This record gives sequence, C-alpha cells and structure tokens, in this order.
Amino acid sequence: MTLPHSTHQDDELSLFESIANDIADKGYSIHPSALPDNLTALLLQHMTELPNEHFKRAGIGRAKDHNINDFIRTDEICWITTDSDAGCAWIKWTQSLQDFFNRRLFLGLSSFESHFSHYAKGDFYKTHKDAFKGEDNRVLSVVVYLNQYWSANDGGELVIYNPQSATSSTDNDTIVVMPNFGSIVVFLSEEFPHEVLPAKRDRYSIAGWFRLNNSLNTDPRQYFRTLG
Ligand SMILES: O=C(O)CCC(=O)C(=O)O
Ligand SMILES: [Fe+2]
Repeated sequence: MTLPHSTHQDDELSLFESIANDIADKGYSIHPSALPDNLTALLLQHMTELPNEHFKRAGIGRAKDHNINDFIRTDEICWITTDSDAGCAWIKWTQSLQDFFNRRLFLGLSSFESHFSHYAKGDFYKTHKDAFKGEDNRVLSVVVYLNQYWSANDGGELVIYNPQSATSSTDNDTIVVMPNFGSIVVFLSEEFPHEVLPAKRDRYSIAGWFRLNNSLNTDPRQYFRTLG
C-alpha cells in the first residue's frame, strides 16, 4: 500500500496550526528550519544582493520619537515591499499566516509590516519589547533567520525572557534561539522582552509585526489567557 504524500499545503497547514496552538498556550512559538527552503533561499539571495544604500541604521521608537541609539541597537534594516519576487513571496506567506491566525484565534489582525535586518560583526540589539500596552497596535512579532551554517561560536542568538521576571541570562525561563536558516520565531509583541546578542559574523534575518486596526475598539487579545 502506498501512503499519500504530504503536500506543500499540508505542511504549511500543520506548521500554522502548531504556531497558533503555541501562541494560545504560552504566547510564543519556535520552529527550527520551518520556513520552506525555496522561500528562505530566495529571501537570502535577494537580501544579500540588495545594494548597501538600501539599508539604513535602525532606530528605536516610532514617528516623532524615532531615533538612532548606538547603545540599544546597531543593526541596519531595509523595509520589505512587493517590488521584488522575494518580497512578494514573503508577503504572500505572511498573508496566509495572518489569515490562519484570524480564522483560528479570531485575532482580527489587519496588517503586516516587516524589514530585512543585517547585523554586521559586533552588532546587537539590547533587551526591548516590540510593543507597549496601550501605545502600539503591534500584536504578534515574527522573526525568521536566513543564515546557513551558523555555529554556536558565531554569537547573535535571540534571547527571549520570561514576561514576569527581570532580565537575567541565568534565568531558567530564558529561551535562546540560534539564528539558523529557515527558523521561525513568533511571540506576543507586548509580552516578551528579548535581545539579540552581539553577532560575530554577518547575521541576516527578517523581523515583522502583525498589527490590529486602530479603529477597532474591541481588542481581541482580551480573550487570551493573561501572561503577565
Ligand atoms: O533578529 C532577531 O532575532 C530579533 C530582532 C528584533 O528583536 C527586532 O527587530 O525587534
Ligand atoms: Fe524585537
């Protein structure tokens, strides 16, 4: 008897299901080498071929409070648009994930924004949250990594801290993620302080955020178990 092959759609659905379950249970989800290989490779190729002048020093804060701060983060970013095949393929994938979250968790996510990040040797991003209660409409953070052959000596780990505890690298609840090719991390933007440790070689990633429409006066996150 031949078993039916699992299709690309089956794989995608079970990945999305697993991410959604994790988010509902514990507020974060980590999947090593889960982004489809062809998409990861396309994104890496596009990112490394982008001219240097497309990358700008990343800032912190939004709009009028936006500023560059060498003590907090030193990476360079380039916002992702549909101007390239790679950008289109990525935005299509994130749209499917957004639709899945909205169907499965009734999150009411209405938009997505994301940028490539390049951390050169020595670059870091100190502990921060991606959104602040009542101030921002970023709901879910998504990070994917594009680095082939990353080793434990290359640094650049993402460290995610327990929402309840003060930041300390000896904390038992601390999660350390290597920025390996195709790995996906998703977490509730307001809940988890996190940082990027200094990279010891070029580190390529995408950081993105699913947002809620500002005009909605009911925030569906109230239906989640409170994490903090
Ligand atoms: O690249 C990472 O591992 C995380 C980046 C990050 O936290 C951010 O850009 O807000
Ligand atoms: Fe972040």
